[in-house]
Amino acid sequence: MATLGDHDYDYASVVRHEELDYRDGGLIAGWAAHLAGQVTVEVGQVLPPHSPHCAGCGPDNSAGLHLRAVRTASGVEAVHSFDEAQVGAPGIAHGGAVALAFDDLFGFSLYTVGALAVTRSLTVEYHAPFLLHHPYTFRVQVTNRTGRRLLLHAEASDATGKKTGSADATFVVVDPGHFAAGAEQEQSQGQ
Ligand SMILES: CCCCCCCC(=O)SCCNC(=O)CCNC(=O)[C@H](O)C(C)(C)COP(=O)(O)OP(=O)(O)OC[C@H]1O[C@@H](n2cnc3c(N)ncnc32)[C@H](O)[C@@H]1OP(=O)(O)O
Repeated sequence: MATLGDHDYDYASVVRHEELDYRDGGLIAGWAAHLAGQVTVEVGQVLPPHSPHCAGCGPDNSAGLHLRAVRTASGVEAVHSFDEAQVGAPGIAHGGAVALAFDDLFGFSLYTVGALAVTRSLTVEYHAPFLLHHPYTFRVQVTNRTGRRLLLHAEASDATGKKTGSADATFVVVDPGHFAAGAEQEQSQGQ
């Protein structure tokens, strides 16, 4: 058991990819079912990665961030330390890597919506440098839904609670067919 922000959580409770039902239609069908609430995700539970090789959260991507997002009552949270693989200026995380973290965690907050959606726009404010090897807490929530359009907001803070970044995004709800071309390409390449 560990503490993340205001929440205790247990990594053993993570929903594993193999527990999702991908038999009928593969990964995206599994994701859609999961986001639609057919698999219960409790507050405090670590959420499954978007895909095994996702650049933000995939455990099998050696160049990825390996984010671990936890479901909270209002959205999701993650604590993350950037390392040399994401360096920009010496000792400081690259802004693009910080944007990746925000975007990926926005994707996790879809659990509170129960629908598949993708990023249409993303704005990041860098309030202070994200130092390598320092833990930052990211908190993300969906603030509004109008039709297919979702507005999302996130904040990141350092261990003292000082705000180091914030982000706003518009996501647009899509059906599973949105991912078909990418999935077909991956299959044809034998991945
Ligand atoms: C499974 C989840 C994984 C999450 C991983 C982390 C997040 C990601 O990395 S996602 C990958 C990056 N994003 C993408 O690849 C998306 C690429 N873009 C697209 O495919 C399309 O532009 C897409 C699907 C977003 C929208 O296209 P389309 O379906 O034609 O929508 P469109 O009709 O233009 O607009 C839909 C709605 O959004 C609104 N909208 C579109 N753009 C904006 C915008 N910039 N701001 C506000 N609203 C907007 C429209 O007004 C419309 O609203 P309404 O339904 O109320 O009329």
